Amino acid sequence: MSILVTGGARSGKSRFAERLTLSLAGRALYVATGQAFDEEMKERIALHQRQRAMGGEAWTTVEEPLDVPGLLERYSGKETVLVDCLTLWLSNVLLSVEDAKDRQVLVEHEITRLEHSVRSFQGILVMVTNEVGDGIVPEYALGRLYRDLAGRMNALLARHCAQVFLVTAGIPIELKSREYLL
Ligand SMILES: Nc1nc2c(ncn2[C@@H]2O[C@H](COP(=O)(O)OP(=O)(O)OP(=O)(O)O)[C@@H](O)[C@H]2O)c(=O)[nH]1
Repeated sequence: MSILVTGGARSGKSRFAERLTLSLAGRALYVATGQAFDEEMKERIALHQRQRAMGGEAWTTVEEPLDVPGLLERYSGKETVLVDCLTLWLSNVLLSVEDAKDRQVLVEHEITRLEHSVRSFQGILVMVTNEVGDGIVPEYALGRLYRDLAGRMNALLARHCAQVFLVTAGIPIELKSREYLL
């Protein structure tokens, strides 16, 4: 069963997704897509690591900025997985393509790979993503491409998820309930 947790920056979506995951399984694999490029991000990551450590032995952390589809295939049927977060994964993939003319096609191919790995995942999979398109229209073409790809990725994944939450001001709102599938 896959669950998608979306929301804006600092909405509390990571904390909610962590609590939700541990309410469904005692132990889980935390897949971090974030990369510590600067001091601010290093501090944020350290804070997340300290918070997870407070949960005792519940979490095993794996850092995977790019090959999230491959990782999901490897852990399918073996572990409960929380991926935090898919929009950072998407920007890592987008920025890893140097040639601008190939960018959209290659990133769309990766989103399709992700979609397949989510659909075939066996077990509990919780994914965190961001509501990127809620802000102002980005000034640059790359920003607009990112916004559009993120919106499409979220909609595609939400279709395959049994449950979808929007977290806003720390409050989770169930957008798609499990009964929806019945
Ligand atoms: N590399 C790495 N990244 C981590 C680790 N733990 C958390 N992160 C990253 O930290 C990011 C989430 O942190 P924040 O930027 O504080 O979250 P936010 O999305 O702004 O805020 P919330 O909505 O409140 O969760 C995610 O992209 C994770 O990948 C870790 O152990 N290693």
